[in-house]
Amino acid sequence: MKYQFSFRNISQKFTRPVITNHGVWEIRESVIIRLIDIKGKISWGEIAPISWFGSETLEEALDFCHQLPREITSEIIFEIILKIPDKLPACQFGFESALENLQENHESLNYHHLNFSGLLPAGKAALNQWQNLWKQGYKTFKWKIGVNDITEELAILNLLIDQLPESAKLRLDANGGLDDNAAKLWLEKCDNFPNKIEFIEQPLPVDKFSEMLELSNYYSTKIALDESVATLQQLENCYQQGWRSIFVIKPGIVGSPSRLRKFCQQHQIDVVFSSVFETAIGRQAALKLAAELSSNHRAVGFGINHYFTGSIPNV
Ligand SMILES: O=C(O)CCC(=O)c1ccccc1C(=O)O
Ligand SMILES: [Mg+2]
Repeated sequence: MKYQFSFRNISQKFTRPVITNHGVWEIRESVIIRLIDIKGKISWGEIAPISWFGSETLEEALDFCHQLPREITSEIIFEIILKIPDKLPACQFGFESALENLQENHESLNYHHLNFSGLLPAGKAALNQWQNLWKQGYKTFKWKIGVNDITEELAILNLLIDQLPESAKLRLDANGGLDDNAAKLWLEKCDNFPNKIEFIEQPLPVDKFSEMLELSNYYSTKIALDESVATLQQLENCYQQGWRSIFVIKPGIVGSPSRLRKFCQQHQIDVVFSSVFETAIGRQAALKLAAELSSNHRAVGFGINHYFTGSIPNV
């Protein structure tokens, strides 16, 4: 008896383009995979790479899917899936979570205890968007910085801090787009609002690890690594090199879920789980890991402002 494997490339338009330091992102493409086991049980998985973030490209993911047989014997399916190379981390996540879904008897996973962080648009649009999210129950917001001129952004931050309710928390995400001076200006500014700013995410580029370590020791505002820990290998490296502040983990591109579990169980890290703008398929698998492995109070970064237009296409 054999497992059936199929896959499809899908593409969805963001309701509002996502603007980061890397540019404007309008369409999310991913690969939906389907496994059918010997009893006819169907399971889905999603491969949602972000190559500018350090994962494989969509083409590499599709190439990997193309070279797999459409029928896989039960003897070798685990071998294939557990041996996907580390250079294909989004594939590792998609296939391993699809296989896990097949092995589970019921999907009664409860992640309703998680707090969610809402994603604000970059620039001054944030000023008239947070209210919507607040009404929906979000208490933590994330705002992209390093997109416009720093003077302008610092002025918007002042307004945002004035406007936000007392109990609201704000995260700033620079996507590695600051230089040393700008990072210091932002951190100095944030140190004035210790009860408002939860952390600054990835202030400097990935190759500036020791500089970020230094900044995290000097300023009281916390720094969260994101691009620097995009994959498990990078996560393990940064931990070995002494990072003990916050780690952002994006299950969708970090790699093998079982290896991620092992890492999080071995090391008590301060972690924030975050989306890669996946569809409901990848989101469910990622939130399952977040619910299992979040050892702290931090809101998960699965905001809603990136909802896609239309419904998920048939696969
Ligand atoms: O969904 C969310 O709320 C946050 C997700 C997010 O910001 C993100 C999503 C895709 C790629 C990069 C990033 C990022 O954190 O930089
Ligand atoms: Mg980030």
